[in-house]
Amino acid sequence: MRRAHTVEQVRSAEADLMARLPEGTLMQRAAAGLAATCARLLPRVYGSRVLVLAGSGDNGGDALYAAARLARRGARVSAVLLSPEKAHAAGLAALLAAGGRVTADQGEFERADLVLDGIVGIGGRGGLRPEAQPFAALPRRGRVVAVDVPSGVDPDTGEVPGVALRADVTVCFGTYKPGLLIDPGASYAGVLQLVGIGLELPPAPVAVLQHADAAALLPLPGAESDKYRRGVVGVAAGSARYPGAAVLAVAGALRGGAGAVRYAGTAAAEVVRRFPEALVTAGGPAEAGRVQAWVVGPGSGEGVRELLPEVLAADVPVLVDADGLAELARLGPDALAGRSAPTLLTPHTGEEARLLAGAEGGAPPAADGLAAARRATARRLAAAYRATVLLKGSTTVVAEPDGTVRVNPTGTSWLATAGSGDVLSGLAGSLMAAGLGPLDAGAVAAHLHGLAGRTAAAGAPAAALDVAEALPEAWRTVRSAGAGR
Ligand SMILES: NC(=O)C1=CN([C@@H]2O[C@H](COP(=O)(O)OP(=O)(O)OC[C@H]3O[C@@H](n4cnc5c(N)ncnc54)[C@H](O)[C@@H]3O)[C@@H](O)[C@H]2O)[C@@H](O)CC1
Ligand SMILES: [K+]
Repeated sequence: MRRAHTVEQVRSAEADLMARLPEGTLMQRAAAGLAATCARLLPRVYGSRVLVLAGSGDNGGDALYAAARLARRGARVSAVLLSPEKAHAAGLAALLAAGGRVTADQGEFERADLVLDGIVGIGGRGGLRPEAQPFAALPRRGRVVAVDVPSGVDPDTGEVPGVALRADVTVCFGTYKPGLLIDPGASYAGVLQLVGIGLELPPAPVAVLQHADAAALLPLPGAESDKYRRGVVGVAAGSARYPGAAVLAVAGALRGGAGAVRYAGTAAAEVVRRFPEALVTAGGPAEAGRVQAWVVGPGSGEGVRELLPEVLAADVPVLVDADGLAELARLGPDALAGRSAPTLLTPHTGEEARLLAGAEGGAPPAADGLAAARRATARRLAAAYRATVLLKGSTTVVAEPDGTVRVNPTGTSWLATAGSGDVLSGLAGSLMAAGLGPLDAGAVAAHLHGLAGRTAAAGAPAAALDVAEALPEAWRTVRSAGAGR
């Protein structure tokens, strides 16, 4: 699991540790780890050209000390001081003593084999200041290594409120920062490298599943399993107008680990023609038989008005998607007030905006703003509806009402295709029927769905059914990384 902590948590852990260590110890640990990563990125350190962009805080200090270590190994190091009168004095002295020099020549950026972005770290707010902005637009020959955070990215939220410097590698100290995992910030961070500096941290509010974590959560059949013990998922989706949504949700549900899929709705004939293994009824959910979790809403059309309250009245986990979310936005959070089983909402930002308006009143907020602040808005929605929220997008965010967040980076923009969300709903519902809680089900579903999207697309457009059909391969990929399972 990749775990990320907020700036406030990092500062507090740093303060505790610094009180017990000689002054400067943490910065030296950070600089040593940073220099080691830089050395690995260079074909050879001796003679290579390194440029440091040093801001006014300790982030600049880290960069200057690391550069001094590279200079001592023969690198030709120059430093651009973005606020010369406020540069980290001891770091700069170390660099100069090691043979480095100060430059104001921006052309060195283009000639450098490696650039260290020490403009601003966890103390940064807002985008790059004007003096640093030109570097974001200059051509580059070498790699850019961000120190702790790519400068201009909000470390807590991943927002990029102005111009930011795109990194090839980000070396972060002590823990990952949420902004490195959540888009748009994540797309500026490149490859992440963690350097331990000995911080003792509280439980992480934000985490990213790795393959092995997803593998440990996958519901696998045991010797005693039968289809009912593996869980039965119910799908209440599709309509005369949109029968395809039913087919796609069932396609996802069949690959989610539940032992059986029941379908209830007017697309029963289409579903059973495509998937003879599905147990179908053309009636409502009450006629479907017992299930351990429901998926409601994809392609349901106007029928959702009767359907949603009926499904929500069932005392089992319910996933609400698409037309179900539009209806829930109309009803507001009270519609979920009587539920004791978990509810998982799976909006994209447009649906999220309507749900927020349904809870908070007023006009729906602009979807662009919601996409840029994904962690905060997903948490806000989860708290308002007291439900788990899976917010779809370039990084999918799953948020619990208590603020716990999982972020999924496995997706691909090829997944932005009609019907892909229906497959995800079926998959996540199936995982809930198989016994996963809504946070785990949402995170594992997003992880598998993203991998399947990559496999299905492989550089070319993929249809939603292709994504569903690539899910078994995604399971195998994940399981092969989960030692011994
Ligand atoms: N505190 C510690 O114990 C440690 C801190 N470390 C480093 O210290 C960093 C935090 O240092 P600071 O608290 O000094 O903060 P930063 O160095 O991140 O930034 C603070 C300075 O940048 C300026 N600034 C803020 N926003 C800016 C923007 N958008 N553009 C340009 N300048 C901006 C501020 O005026 C302030 O002078 C971490 O990210 C990490 O790199 C590491 O050395 C590990 C130990
Ligand atoms: K930085």
